[in-house]
Amino acid sequence: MASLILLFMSIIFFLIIIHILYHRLRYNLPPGPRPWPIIGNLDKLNPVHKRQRFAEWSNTYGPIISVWFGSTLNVVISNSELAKQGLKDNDQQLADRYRNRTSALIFKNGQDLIWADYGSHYVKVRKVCTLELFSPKSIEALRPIREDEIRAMIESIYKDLNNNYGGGGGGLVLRKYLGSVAFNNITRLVFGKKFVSKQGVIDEQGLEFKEVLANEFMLGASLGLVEHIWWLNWMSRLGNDVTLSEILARKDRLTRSIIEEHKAKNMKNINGGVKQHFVDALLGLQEKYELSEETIMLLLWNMTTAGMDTVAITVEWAMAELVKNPKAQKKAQQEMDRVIGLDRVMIESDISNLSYLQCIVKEAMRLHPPTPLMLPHRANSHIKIGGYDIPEGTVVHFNVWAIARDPSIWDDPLEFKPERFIHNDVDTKGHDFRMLPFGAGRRICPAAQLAVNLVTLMIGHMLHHFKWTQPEAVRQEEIDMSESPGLVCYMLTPLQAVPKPRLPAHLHEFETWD
Ligand code: HEM
Repeated sequence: MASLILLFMSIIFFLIIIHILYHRLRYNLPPGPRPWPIIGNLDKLNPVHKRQRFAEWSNTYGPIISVWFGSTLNVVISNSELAKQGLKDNDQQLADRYRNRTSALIFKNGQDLIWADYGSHYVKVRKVCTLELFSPKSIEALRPIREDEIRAMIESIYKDLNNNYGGGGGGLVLRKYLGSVAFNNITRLVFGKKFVSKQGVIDEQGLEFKEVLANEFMLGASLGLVEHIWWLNWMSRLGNDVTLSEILARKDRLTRSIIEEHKAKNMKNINGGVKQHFVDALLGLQEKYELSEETIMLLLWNMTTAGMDTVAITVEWAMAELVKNPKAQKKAQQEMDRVIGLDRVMIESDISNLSYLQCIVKEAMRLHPPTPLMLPHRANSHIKIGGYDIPEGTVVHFNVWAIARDPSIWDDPLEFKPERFIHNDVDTKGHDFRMLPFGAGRRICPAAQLAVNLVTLMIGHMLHHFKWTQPEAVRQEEIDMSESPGLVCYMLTPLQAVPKPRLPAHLHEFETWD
């Protein structure tokens, strides 16, 4: 038996060496660190921050590198010129997605939007997003939800402030408030439901919702090395398949029950009252676009997962930079006082008159893109980038974190300087390859405009209502700006800050919109 296992291992080992050599000799692949048989370069990637490791390797091997995840070739692009070649010149050829085993199971092999390969299904659901869910008209129709949730956040900060920081002592943990806005905003936007009462109490369906979300993230994060080595895949199935199918069944039940509630409500309310929540919008468009129920459910969860963390992350980083840079904070507040005054609160239409605030949002997204490697693309045919071969099936990552810190295109790239955008109107929505927080090309984030509105409104409200400083016991330079590892990049240590009200008390109270 032992000799059989040994023989089997040797054959596998031999096949992998042949596979890697075949690729190396047949193609002119980008340079990169020397891979080990079987694991490739995975030993150097787990558990460190991929984006930083990729950036270090790029410093050694150049702006386009090969990295082997087991026997899968991954190419990482870390400069703006090559990003343009990938996302503009070869946009369609790189528009497939890499799905690992777990995402393939969760998203039924790409019957959703985020993990779908480029093809007729993708084109159809993308059209639904562009023309229906995220059209300027829909974004405007959903504006009251954004304004309402942000005002609720301000009220809750104000209450906790009067209550000794909610018992927290040194300052407020901003993530708690930003997370609530992100959660309530997304559940109202996507599912047309607010699971949390004005008193902050979450209902039973909301608890189930949170648990389903947390379980899915945990499962996705718990799978490491073995996911990338096809002949070890069976190991990742041990126990996980049962857990996964239980989680998926719970998610299915929950989503169906919410959809049924909406169907019943819409039946009673044929001529009006239906708002443009995604669930109602998608049910209304089901026939027109021939959407299966499965796809509708997957789209709803796509929007939930893509929109929840990214917004809260961006605002937390921006606020940390503003606490560290009181001059920039003051300049934004002076602009707001000039444009809005001190006797009303900010509304979304003020944004176009707040150019310095817009610079702050851009600078925060430059230094801290919430998805530093975007999402993995996959080549659906053989192409060339920077003179190197990218064979069909290669997984391609764009290190937008590194591109936006490239000293050859940005002055003082590690400094938070919103002023850099005053006379240099850099587009953040996929037209300028020096900065790609939302990606570019066919797979660009379809919600970019909605996200920018929400993030700008959140930061604007926080700055207009309060002056923010670090807790007394902490010096500015001690604020921990370390990054979390993972697909999305949180502050490793949640920001704590002290708010001092700037506006009259009655402007902190609000009436809810529903
Ligand atoms: C600051 C906030 C956000 C940032 C920085 C962001 C960034 C991104 C990035 C980098 C991608 C991948 C692009 C690529 O792979 O080429 C993406 C995709 C996506 N985002 Fe966003 N996003 C944000 C907010 C949102 C929100 C609020 C939603 C929905 C409500 C959303 C929905 C999506 C979807 C559905 C995709 C997949 C698009 C596709 O594969 O075609 N995002 N986003």
